[in-house]
Formats: sequence, C-alpha cells, structure tokens
Amino acid sequence: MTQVNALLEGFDNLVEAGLLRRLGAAFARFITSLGPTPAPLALACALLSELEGRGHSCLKLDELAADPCALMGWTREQWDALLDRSGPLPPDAGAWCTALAACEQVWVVGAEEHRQPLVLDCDRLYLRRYWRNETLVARQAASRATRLREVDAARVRQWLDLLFDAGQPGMQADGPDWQKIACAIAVRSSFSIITGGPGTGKTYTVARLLALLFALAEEPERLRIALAAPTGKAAARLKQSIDDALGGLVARVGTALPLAGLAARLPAAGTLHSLLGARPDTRALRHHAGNPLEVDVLIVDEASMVHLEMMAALLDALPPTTMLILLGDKDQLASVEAGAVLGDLCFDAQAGRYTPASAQYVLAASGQITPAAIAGTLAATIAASGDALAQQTVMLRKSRRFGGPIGALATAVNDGDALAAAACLRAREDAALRWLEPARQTDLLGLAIDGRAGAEGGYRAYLALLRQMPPAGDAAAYEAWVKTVLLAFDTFRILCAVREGEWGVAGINQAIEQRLEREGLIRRRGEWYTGRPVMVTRNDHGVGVFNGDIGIVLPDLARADSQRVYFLNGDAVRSVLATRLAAVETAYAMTVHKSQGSEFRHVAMVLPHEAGQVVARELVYTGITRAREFFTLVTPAVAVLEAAVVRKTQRASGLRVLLGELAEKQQPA
Ligand SMILES: Nc1ncnc2c1ncn2[C@@H]1O[C@H](COP(=O)(O)OP(=O)(O)OP(=O)(O)O)[C@@H](O)[C@H]1O
Repeated sequence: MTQVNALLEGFDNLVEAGLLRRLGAAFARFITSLGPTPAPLALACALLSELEGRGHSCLKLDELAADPCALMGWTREQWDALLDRSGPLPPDAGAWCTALAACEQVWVVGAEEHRQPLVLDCDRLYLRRYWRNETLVARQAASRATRLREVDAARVRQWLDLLFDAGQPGMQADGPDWQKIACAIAVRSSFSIITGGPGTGKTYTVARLLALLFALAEEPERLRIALAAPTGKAAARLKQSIDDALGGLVARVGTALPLAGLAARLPAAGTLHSLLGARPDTRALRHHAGNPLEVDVLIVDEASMVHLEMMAALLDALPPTTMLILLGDKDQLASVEAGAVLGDLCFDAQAGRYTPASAQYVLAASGQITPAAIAGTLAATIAASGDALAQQTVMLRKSRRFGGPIGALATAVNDGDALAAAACLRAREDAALRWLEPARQTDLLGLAIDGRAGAEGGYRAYLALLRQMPPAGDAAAYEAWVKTVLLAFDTFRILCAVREGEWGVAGINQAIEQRLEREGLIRRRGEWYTGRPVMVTRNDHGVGVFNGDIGIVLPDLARADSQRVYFLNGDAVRSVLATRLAAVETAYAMTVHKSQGSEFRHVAMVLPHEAGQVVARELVYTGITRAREFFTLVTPAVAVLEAAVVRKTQRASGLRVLLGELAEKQQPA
C-alpha cells in the first residue's frame, strides 16, 4: 500500500472516531484523484476541510508545523497514528510551503493560474472559494474606507449638536461622545463600522446618522436606503428600533427637516439573503458586481453573524458609491459558517487608532476629541499603524441598558476573568444573577417551568394563557390573544451551548416536553400540539419562513381541527399552516448560536459537563448578553465555567494580514 493510501485509510479511522468529518476524508480523496499527491498534501487537505467545518477560513502552516495536536485538538497518540502512515512531514512552515507549492493541485498566489482547487497565500492554505472571498472582503473594505467624501464638517457639527443631547464639547470625564464621533466618521466614506456591546446605542446612533444623512442630502426624499440583518427577527428589530428613535427625533428637529415624512418612507428591513436575491436550489445570487444593488445607504445590523461568504457577496453587490454601515458587537459569537469577519475588521476598535488627520476631522465635525489625539506623543506610532479601516471604525463604550450585575458579569467574561465571573454569579445580594451548580437536569426543569426565587415565571406563564383563548368568531380578540401568548413565551428562554446529550438542546427539549405533559400543562396529540414552540431550521421562501424564526402552534381560528404556527414579526402576527412547515424543531431550549439577535427577560444558559472544542468565551458572553433582567447559569460541573471563559476562540483567517498588507501599500513612501 502506498503512503497516501495508508493515510486515506487513517482518515477513515479518524472519521469513525468522530475526530474528522466525512467531508475531510472525501476531499483528500478527491485531491488525490486530480494528480500526483504526496502525503503532506493529502494530510493538509483533510485538516483544511476539518478546520473549515470549525469556522476557520484557512490552514495556517506555521501552526500546523509548531503544534498539530493543539491545532486539531487531538491527542499525541492520535496524531502519531497518522504520522506512522504518512511518513516524515515537513519540519517547519517554510518546508511545508515548499512541499505544497510543488503540487499541481495548489495555486501559489502570484504564479501562473490553472484553476487549481487549493490556494497557497504566504503560509496559509485555502480552499479557492475562501481565498477569493477573503481577498474580496479585504480589498473592498480597504478601498471603500480609503475613498473619503467631501464633507462640510461645520454643517455636520451643527446637525450633530441638534440631534444629540448637548454635552460638554471636547472630552467628558467618561470619555468623548463616541456616538457623535460614529456619525461624523460614517458620513465621510462609503464604509464604516459601529461596534459596541449590548445597549451601547448602536441603533440609537444609526437613527441619528440617518437623520444626518437626510439633512445633508440635496434631495433627501430620493435617498435610497436599505436596512438588513442576517436573520428576519434581527431585521424586524432593527426597523422597529430605528422607527422608534426617528419618531423621538421629529420634535427635536422641528421644521429644520421633514423627518416624519422621510422616516415614513423608509423601507421594511429584510434579511441579507433576500436583499441579495437568494434563490432556492442555487448558490448564485441575483445581485452581484454585474447586477449591483440599487441603494445609496445600506445599514446592516448584527454584523457579527455575517459569515465570510455572505460578507463577500454583499460587498461584491454594492456599487462603490453606496454607503455601507455595519453595526454589531465584535465580541459576540461569529456565525457557524467560516470566518469571523466583524471581529477581524474591528481589530483596532478598542484601541481606536485614529491618525491626527482623523482626529482633526472628528473635532471639526463633532466637537469631540478622540483619546488617541490627546496622547499627542503617540501620534507618530498611530500614524504608522493606523490604516484606512481603523479610521472608519468606532467602538461605542457606554452601555445604557446594561449596567448592574449582568453588565459586570458580561465584562468579566469578556476580559477572560473566570474568578470575577464566578464571584458575580455567587454574589447573592441581587436576584439578577444565579448559578445552579452542580445542577441535575431536574433542577433545570423546575427553573424552566416556574423560574426561580427573585425571577419567577418560566414556561408555565405562557402555557396558562392557552386556557384563555377567546371564543370563536372574534378575529381581533384572537389576534390580540395570540400576540399575548407569543410575547409571554418570549420572556424566558433556555439557551444551550451544545445540541447533543443530556445538557444539549435535543435532550432538554425532550425532558421539558415530558415534564410539561406530566404536569398537565400541554397535551401532546401528535407532533403539532397546541402550545408547542417551534424554530424554523431552513429558509423556505415559498412559505415565507426563515431559518431561526420562532413561532407557537395554536388552533387555526377558521378551522378548529387544524393547527397553525403563529409568528410575531415586529408588531404584526403572521401564521402558516403547521403542516406546510417542512423543517422545524421544538424550541423550549435553543442553542446560544441561534439566539443571537434576540433578547429575553430571563435567560437560563446551560453548559455541558466539559467545555470541549465548542464552549468558549464568546459563547458564554453571547448567552449572558441575551438576558435583559435575569440570568441563571446552569452547569452540571463547576469547572466548566472557568474552562469556557479562559478559552477564546481563535479562527484562522488571513483577513488581518491582507488588510495589513493593503494598509502598508497605502502608506506614503
Ligand atoms: N445617548 C443616549 N442618550 C439617551 N439614551 C440613549 C443614548 N444612547 C442609547 N440610549 C438608549 O439606550 C437604549 C439602548 O440603545 P440601543 O438599542 O440603540 O442599543 P444597541 O447597542 O443597538 O443595543 P443592542 O446591542 O441590544 O441592539 C435605548 O433605550 C436607547 O434609547
């Protein structure tokens, strides 16, 4: 048997052991079918595919050479078993590059191209599609951020002073008004990022930015604005918040701007999929560089959930003059798909590396002094490292909604301070936080049904409402009742870190259903029982439901013998015949991933026995920040919290390197 065949067999063993996904083994086989394949290439392909499944966009050869076990999360024995089959591997990153560059399946960036499936860019190995997407995002972001518009700074300042509450000019004790700075920065180019934790006023700010754009436009009524988010729910929330904020500004701007009329013309917010013209059964989108979107300003909320492929598609479809504003929390979980684009793009956000020129503009346009400019001695280093993208990124730092214990816990987790996080959870003077540990599943079930001391109200509350169904025939009363049920369900949610096992979504949903039935709170007659909460797991454009939509099964008003699933879309109730929904799952418990873009009064977050590969800081932070008033952590073992909090997810990507290279090219010689 050749070494490569032995290695392929070794991959099958890893698949059996659950260490490698089947696609990884299949991809390595496919590559061997294309031409001569030395063992290092076959191995790199299997690893690359596995890492792609874990959210990485490339395989970093220096990490592979330095510590393959750490990279893959495998034991030394598991790795050595592969080595026995592969024979000696290249000793360092340089040797890996030389070995792979010699293979005909690999395109080395800069060399002649033959549509090879793999790309080697410096010491990063990519699947071609990911390399293309990453370069497109880097180039587009950098070039958009570089092209600055003519802005009348004095006029911007006048408007910002009108739109925001008057503060002291310059810098206040708790720092400058970053919201004003964000608006000033955004209007001067066709790319900007406004990042910040929950409640820091991202939507508050962007509503004022819209008002500013209307005010600066020659014909504001002709400004084509689009609002979008990765999920339907987040999109509806964005529109609602912007409408509320603009409504609150109408009196403030008075006759200076016909804001009420302009706000009324804003379109509904949609998902990025629908904005780009996604079609069933094909990856091809209706909008791309050849058929660009016809929009002047695009605001995208929850940008941390936008994966690499979607971001590339979005930037590709936007004309260079369209103003793109990304809103999101850079510290939240990235999407399940490959890439952590917002996090990568925001790498300078915390430091706020503004050049003196930016600081000068910010002062003129907003009256605010950026801290970097104050530290004048830093100016030279800032100028050297500050690239165009950093100039167009603003981090909001002051949370308006999220002080108190939940805010302190979120900060401790974000800082990787497990001791402080545990102390917050154990301080019992406030009912906002509790930690059930070591918990048994029955503890969780009690919490799910009745809440806990200080935070009463679990699922019993919405299930009790089911018995108050209005009499047949009164459609308005029926809709009002449906809304009450949906809102009551949305006050409490169980969020799980994992899908499988006793502490995963599937196991917990099953246990809750059994318990609710035993207590007579639900009556399961088949799959579509009254009161069953469901989550849509696949977009269905025909039916008009999208992955992540959550609804509740209730009797059809028109036909009591059939069941419909009712969804709340902003303020409106929408329903679909239950049997038309092909892909749904029960949603008493859902994953933290799926909860992004939503908030609940009380969140109970469940971690499994061990942190493993999945349970890391971003996940814990995202779960905590879904809670508005109460947060309960449920863990079968104490140690899992610390293990999760200290582990920061590192997704391999070349985005920062590519942006750095582009920034260097922009530096004056
Ligand atoms: N400068 C401000 N002055 C007064 N209230 C503010 C200010 N900024 C934000 N708020 C209020 O704080 C709350 C949170 O703001 P907002 O919803 O815009 O935050 P967000 O960052 O978009 O939150 P999330 O991450 O949850 O979407 C809102 O009630 C908003 O009206």
